[in-house]
Amino acid sequence: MHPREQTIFALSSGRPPSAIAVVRVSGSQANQILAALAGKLPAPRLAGRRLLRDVAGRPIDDAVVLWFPGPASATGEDVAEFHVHGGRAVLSALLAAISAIPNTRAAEPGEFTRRAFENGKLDLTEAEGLDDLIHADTDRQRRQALRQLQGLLGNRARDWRERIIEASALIEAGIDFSDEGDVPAELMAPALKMIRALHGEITEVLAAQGHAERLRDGLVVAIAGPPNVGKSTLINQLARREVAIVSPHAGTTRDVIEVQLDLDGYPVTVIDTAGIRETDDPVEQEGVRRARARAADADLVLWLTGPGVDAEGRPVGTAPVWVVRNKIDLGEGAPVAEAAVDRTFAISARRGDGLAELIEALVGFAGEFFGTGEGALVTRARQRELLRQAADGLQRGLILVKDGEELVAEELRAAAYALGRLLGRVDVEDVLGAIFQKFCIGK
Ligand SMILES: Nc1nc2c(c(=O)[nH]1)N(C=O)[C@@H](CNc1ccc(C(=O)N[C@@H](CCC(=O)O)C(=O)O)cc1)CN2
Ligand SMILES: Nc1nc2c(ncn2[C@@H]2O[C@H](COP(=O)(O)OP(=O)(O)OP(=O)(O)O)[C@@H](O)[C@H]2O)c(=O)[nH]1
Ligand SMILES: [Mg+2]
Repeated sequence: MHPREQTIFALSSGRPPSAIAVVRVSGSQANQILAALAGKLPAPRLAGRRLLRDVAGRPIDDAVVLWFPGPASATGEDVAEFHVHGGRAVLSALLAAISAIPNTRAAEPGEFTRRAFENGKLDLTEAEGLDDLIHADTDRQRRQALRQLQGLLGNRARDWRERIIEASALIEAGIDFSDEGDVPAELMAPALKMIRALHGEITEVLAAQGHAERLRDGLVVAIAGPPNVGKSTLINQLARREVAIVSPHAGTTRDVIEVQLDLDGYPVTVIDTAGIRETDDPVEQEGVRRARARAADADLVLWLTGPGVDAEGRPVGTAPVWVVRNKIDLGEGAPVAEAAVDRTFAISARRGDGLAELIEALVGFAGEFFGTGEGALVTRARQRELLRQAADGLQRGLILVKDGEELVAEELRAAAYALGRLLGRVDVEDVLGAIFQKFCIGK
């Protein structure tokens, strides 16, 4: 039997041991597997409690099972689910019993989703939303992913694609019916009106996205500055745990230390770096090199200073730099040179003074960086590039009107093709394979 026709199974819940584990089975053998292990099938989509037994009749576990006959299932195929106790031995006995049935095999990463996609349950943007939802760590990531899973981008793209095809049909009809190849104005005018409207709608969606794509990875904030000013103390405060070593010796931190924070639903990676100074120690030199490199790549730099330390030496790059004067509990530090500094703060990382204001400002920065989010439909470079191709095709179509309707029709075909790829309708096997492989096993 071809691998595509085999029945697939996987542990769809987290790593064992867990209280309950869910094993999903999808394919033509699902019915037989469920009957072999659980006996009588429960009514479709209703939970049933069964003692599961292996082929030799030995008990495996006291379980809850579900039966979703296709095509009204998550994958569109027959689906069976085993909700068992999530111990390693239970799972290995269950998976062994399932794989003993012919024409079954362990699912590859993303293969359930792939089958749902092949069976028209999801388009490619919805599948991408599903993958993002599984990986969402913060509330805003979750909301963005859910919008995509629900088809907000996919539905728009389907509508655009249909309207492009309608506009092409008008033009092609005109080309076919006219002797000279001159499309009559009563066909051409409405077609051009549609193209202009479509171009406007697609460019509007592209413009509204801001950094929404970055919501998947998060914003990177680098804490940098001279040695001993309290950078590691600050990251520990932000993380609310001792992620970095703090000591009164200058040159304590050498490696880059990262923590993932959830700031009001925004994903933010904060990095602590080695104090930047001239040094003869080769290990510290490497730390300083890494500190400079990471600060240069960050979306925002918090440049820490302390009493008697001025804000000189801070990076001048593309990212905004906030000067954070630390250790205010020891008295006023050197006045900050205001020029070329985006914002300044005064804190005591040790005592906590000023941290609430700093965090509030970070949330505000994240909000501006990602945009309000609720309007953004595009979450990946793949989607953005294909929408851009569609918009460019429409625009070229409008420009080429004077050079002949054939050329316009050609550009419309390219635009519709780009949207088809966005939805996953026209892609070749390896493109789809590359996308689904990155998904989780059991999804
Ligand atoms: N136990 C369990 N929980 C789960 C899932 C699952 O597969 N199993 N899901 C897995 O993704 C998610 C829920 N998504 C689902 C999506 C579609 C269908 C489904 O049966 N769809 C049919 C019937 C639709 C209906 O009646 O509403 C269909 O689309 O035809 C089920 C779950 C999250 N929770
Ligand atoms: N009084 C006071 N001391 C602080 C404050 N923040 C940090 N310190 C102290 O300053 C010293 C250096 O702190 P660290 O957090 O290790 O400084 P760092 O900038 O990470 O230093 P390097 O890793 O060496 O670059 C430690 O003794 C901290 O306890 C503060 O707000 N007030
Ligand atoms: Mg440090």
